[in-house]
Amino acid sequence: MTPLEEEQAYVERCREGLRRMLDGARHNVVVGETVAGDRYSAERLGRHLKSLAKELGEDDGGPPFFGRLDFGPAVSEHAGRRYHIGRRHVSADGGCPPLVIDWRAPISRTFYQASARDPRGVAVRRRFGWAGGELTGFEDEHLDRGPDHGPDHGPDHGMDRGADHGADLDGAGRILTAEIERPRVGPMRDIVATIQPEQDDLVRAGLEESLCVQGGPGTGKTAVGLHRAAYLLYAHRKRLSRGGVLVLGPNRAFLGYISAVLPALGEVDVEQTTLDALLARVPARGIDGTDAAVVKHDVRMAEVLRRALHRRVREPAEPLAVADGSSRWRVSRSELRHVAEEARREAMPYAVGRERVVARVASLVRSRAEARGRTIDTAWTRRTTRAVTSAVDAFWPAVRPEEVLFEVLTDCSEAAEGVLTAAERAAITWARPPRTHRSAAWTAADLILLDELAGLIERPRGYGHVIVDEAQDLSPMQCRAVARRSEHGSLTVLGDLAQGTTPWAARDWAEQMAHLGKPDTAVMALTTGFRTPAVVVELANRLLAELAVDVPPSRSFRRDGRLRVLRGHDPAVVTAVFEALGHEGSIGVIAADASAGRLRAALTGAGLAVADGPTPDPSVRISVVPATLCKGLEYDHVVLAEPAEIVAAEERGLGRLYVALTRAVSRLDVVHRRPLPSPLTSPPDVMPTIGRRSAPGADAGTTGRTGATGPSRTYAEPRAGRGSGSPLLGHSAIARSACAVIVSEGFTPRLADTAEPSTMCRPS
Ligand SMILES: Nc1ncnc2c1ncn2[C@@H]1O[C@H](COP(=O)(O)OP(=O)(O)OP(=O)(O)O)[C@@H](O)[C@H]1O
Repeated sequence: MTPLEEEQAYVERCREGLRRMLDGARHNVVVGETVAGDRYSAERLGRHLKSLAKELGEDDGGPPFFGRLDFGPAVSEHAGRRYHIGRRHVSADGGCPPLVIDWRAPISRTFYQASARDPRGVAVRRRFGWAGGELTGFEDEHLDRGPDHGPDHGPDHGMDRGADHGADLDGAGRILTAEIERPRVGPMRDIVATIQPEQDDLVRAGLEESLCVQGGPGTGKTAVGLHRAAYLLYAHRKRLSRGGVLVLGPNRAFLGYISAVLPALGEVDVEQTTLDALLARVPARGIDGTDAAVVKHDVRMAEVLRRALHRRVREPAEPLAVADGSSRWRVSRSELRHVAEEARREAMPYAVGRERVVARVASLVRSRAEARGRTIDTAWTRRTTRAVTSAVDAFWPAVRPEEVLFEVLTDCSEAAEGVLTAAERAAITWARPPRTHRSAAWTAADLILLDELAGLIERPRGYGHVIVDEAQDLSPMQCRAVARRSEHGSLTVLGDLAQGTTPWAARDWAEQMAHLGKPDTAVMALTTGFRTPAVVVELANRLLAELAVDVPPSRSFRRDGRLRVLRGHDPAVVTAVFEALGHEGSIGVIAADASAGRLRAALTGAGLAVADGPTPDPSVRISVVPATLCKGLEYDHVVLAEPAEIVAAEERGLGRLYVALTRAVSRLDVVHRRPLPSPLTSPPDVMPTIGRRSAPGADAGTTGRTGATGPSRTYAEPRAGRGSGSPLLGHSAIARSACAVIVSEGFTPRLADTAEPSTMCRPS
């Protein structure tokens, strides 16, 4: 047998093992129902066994493993051993060592971390190539031969390796490069086979540890967050069984895009939602103007609401007298005041404080009744507590968040005194107050205020771990809503200050982490991008200086890809989409929100099928994406229409453009008629050399101050039929060399020329 045939035979053994595990799990479901000691354990065991059986039953015949580790003789515990690593554990028959080790098991860490410089006892790391569930090849890295020895490409057998990319990240082989550069066709996939060492460090950080990850576009923040959720549930399942793990994303399109990743890793119990959905205790029917929204998201609102709520607690105006047959049990005003003050001092949530006052006053009444020889039974206790509760209502009333917010938005002059300016108070005050809180049209920002009030009244449900994506966009008040839910748990905070687009987006992680309730969290940086080609990253990086945030520029892993800047209007967009259809993969047409409908009509008018929403859909290749919804998403080919309109549409429009520019996996076409935003046309301070190779058959590239471009082509403007690059870009020789010459296909410089390993920084 050849080595490849041996591996293929091993695949069959694994599939047999999986079938055995499924039979066993189904059998256990039947037996489990009868063996458990009590109903509660029977239910829990039953649920566990059923979900295991379901998970195994849903195994889609995909690759049972993606890698193999062969240990050399040096490490005693694993010396001479061989382990296959896969998405899930596969047991062997008859107590033999497992056929496949789960990627999250401690030993699998070596698969991600070992390198030629630090082999960790590994002689050979093997990566497998698969096509349609068939094992088609493998690639070996001989880590015991030192850093200068690149990977051995094993038998190929039709494995799709894409173009020849030469040496890549740390000498990574073709299987890794092909996986990262594969055309995207639908929702996000897991990255277990190719997690990079710095990503693995974040995925496997301890449960107690909160993390803040600043990562440029496409550096794998979302992927890291989702794999961390799966890892934590594996490593700490028992501890997380009560609180669970919550994943918060920016919008529903994003959730649709990521929704398949955790189930593919066998984790179906993670709650994935948006913060808005989590806080939606009532529907949001109203809309705030920007001025009002900015004040409502400001952290000072927490103090305004706290005051408005606690103003409801008053001095008891009269003593309490509970009628009991012929007797009356009294509690004096000063006793009531003392009990209330004590409860206030304990600084507990409002409703808990109220309950404590009721309980203490009821206990005073009870001791008085007992002293007079009264027999106390359950009915007496119930009756007395009812009387005490209605008396306590007079000075510590029960309250709903909506009632308090209704008051604040009607007139906050007292609660906001010395906290908000007169203009700010006016901004949040209803022009025409509704009649009651029931008829109020609450806005999205009001729901955050209602949640703050609900949290002041009663503690919300807490999670064992919360993962927050696009966290730079959260306002201080939204951060507090997250903090309330992770008070006793930990957080993974993922974001990019440069991608902040909300009016309140963070400009500093230390401050944001303080609002999130974990002020001393270290900030880690990811700087190697796995999505966007280098030539596009270089264009996007030109915006960084204008975004007024201190983030390291990201570098791309990808030497392939193409950038074109085309002059034209809607017909040019349609033509670019037709051209894109000639390539494999998803196509996203990103435009200012106001133009998205018009472009959709232009595309469907040209006979093209367009998906209903922005989430990449494998069955309909083209999506039209309003710029405000493109965050977190990616498309193989992006046609970006009229950047100047995207910038002009909102206060942090440049940040929005930065996000939109970095959604492309293989090709980006920027189509514009209006002048391009100036940062795109001016030369960057420092521009890395981008390579000297040219694709066969292309025109010669041009050489600028910063290095050589790739092959160049010009594209005709559809209607006018004139070939043209962007005249604006033409003003600058450097711009011309980087993008006006437009096409940079087939660059394959060594990554080491431009990329640095990810770094770590801490908040100052
Ligand atoms: N180690 C890896 N191996 C293979 N693909 C990877 C790896 N890391 C990231 N990717 C891929 O790169 C793309 C970008 O990843 P992801 O969306 O997680 O980045 P991000 O930092 O959240 O991006 P953004 O901030 O721009 O939304 C995804 O297609 C992801 O699968």
